[in-house]
Amino acid sequence: MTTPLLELRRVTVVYDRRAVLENFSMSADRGEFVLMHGGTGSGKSTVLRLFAGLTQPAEGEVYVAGDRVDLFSSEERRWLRRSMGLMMQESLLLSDRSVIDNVMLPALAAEESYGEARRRAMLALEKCGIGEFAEDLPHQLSAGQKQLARLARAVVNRPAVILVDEPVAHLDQANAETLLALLGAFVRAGVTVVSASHERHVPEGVPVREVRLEAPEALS
Ligand SMILES: Nc1ncnc2c1ncn2[C@@H]1O[C@H](COP(=O)(O)OP(=O)(O)OP(=O)(O)O)[C@@H](O)[C@H]1O
Repeated sequence: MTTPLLELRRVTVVYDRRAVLENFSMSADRGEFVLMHGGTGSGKSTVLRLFAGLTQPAEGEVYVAGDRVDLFSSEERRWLRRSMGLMMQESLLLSDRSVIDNVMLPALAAEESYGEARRRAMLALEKCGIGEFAEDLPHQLSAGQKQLARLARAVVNRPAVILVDEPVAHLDQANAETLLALLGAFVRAGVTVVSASHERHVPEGVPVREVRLEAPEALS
């Protein structure tokens, strides 16, 4: 049996003395689209944050590529995050920098040279279909284009894992389909995408693993 790329084993997360996830297990393989769905407060973002090393479990184990990342030091967790493509709810585009400058940031953080970071950022923007907006400021983009720019920024370091929180929220159907098709193309190229979503938005024609989360009883 091969080791899953991502795995939670009997994880419990507690915020303010309240368990959000309790004894929760899941796993994801390479080249799989994982849909985490469930209502508000059910812990979808918390699962993404566990894999990114942004939240620590009170109990249980978190594995990425076989490594026990919940035991990582804060420096190791920073490197873990740099190796992943993150589209978290709080990770907005910086409003005072051009789109390409935003997309370059993770490449610069990964210690690429300025020239290489810019080249990769342009490739990522082109792959996401918005190369022509590279020099614009984020406010000049539509909601759909901003979301594509966030995806370009998430994939600039060619990650094996992309973690996305509500990727198509607030997008019209055409933009949602474009974004899902791009996520599907990354999955077909062998990337594992974990998507947290209120609704069942999945790309066509790729292996999908569905994980349904229930809000803790006190909230339901
Ligand atoms: N840093 C935190 N401190 C305290 N409580 C938190 C924190 N982060 C999340 N929570 C609580 O944990 C629960 C699960 O949050 P989480 O964001 O994982 O849910 P979600 O399923 O992603 O919700 P939504 O769909 O609304 O984004 C919520 O009740 C939330 O208020």
